[in-house]
Amino acid sequence: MTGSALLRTRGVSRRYGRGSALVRAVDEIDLAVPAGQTLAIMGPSGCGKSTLLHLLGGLQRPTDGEIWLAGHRIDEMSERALARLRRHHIGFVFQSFHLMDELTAVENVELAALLAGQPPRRARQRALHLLDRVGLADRAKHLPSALSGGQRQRVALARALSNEPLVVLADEPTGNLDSAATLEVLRLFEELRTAGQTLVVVTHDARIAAVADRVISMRDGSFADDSQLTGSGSGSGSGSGSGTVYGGWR
Ligand SMILES: Nc1ncnc2c1ncn2[C@@H]1O[C@H](COP(=O)(O)OP(=O)(O)OP(=O)(O)O)[C@@H](O)[C@H]1O
Repeated sequence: MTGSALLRTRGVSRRYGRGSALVRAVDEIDLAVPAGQTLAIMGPSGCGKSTLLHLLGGLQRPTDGEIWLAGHRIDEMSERALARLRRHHIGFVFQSFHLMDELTAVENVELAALLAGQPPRRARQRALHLLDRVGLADRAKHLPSALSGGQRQRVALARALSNEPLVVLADEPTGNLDSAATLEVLRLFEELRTAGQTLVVVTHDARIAAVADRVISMRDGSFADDSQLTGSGSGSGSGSGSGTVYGGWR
């Protein structure tokens, strides 16, 4: 029914409004993301990239179609089950970081690990380990307000990994960053790709697309080009993935 893909959609649509005001933000999309694949979704403003990412992460519900993650149909789940799925199995990274201002870097990461059910001692150890992995061991006790944009996004990435997610979903992760900070995040994405982390990233940045296994271009709610099918795009095109093992990220 769901095939072997980790993440799959079948005829998924999200429409807003009706009549002459109808917007087909996402229009009958079929997508299969194998475990371990790094997928970049690109396209002009308003073509439906963020909406698709939100559907994949159970942050929004489709108006039609099916969404499957690891063999579970998520579009039919209760709100409670969806919240649990997000806490335990999905890592989110947003353009505006969404860190808690009153918590330190390590507390932000630790909180997500605690919410995913890790015991306090392990959650703290994991948070410190992940901050070290993103090069911020010496900033663990800093509040977000004392960090640069690039450092905040690296904390957000550590937080996204705190629950050992099946998939990381990133929405314009470098949209608010300068060039140097973008390169730092890019390096981390490359490490994640090498470690076999499944990653779907919405981006306008061709440098991120260039390190992805697969690049999909969207237009008006549909896929206009898929490098996995056409061999086009800037990704390396392996697309086969290497499982959900994190290697050095564990
Ligand atoms: N809550 C909403 N109500 C009505 N229309 C919406 C809503 N959210 C999004 N849309 C419309 O859906 C379409 C897709 O929006 P979406 O944010 O997914 O695009 P995007 O490709 O991510 O754009 P950008 O690159 O500018 O972030 C747009 O036409 C947008 O105006």
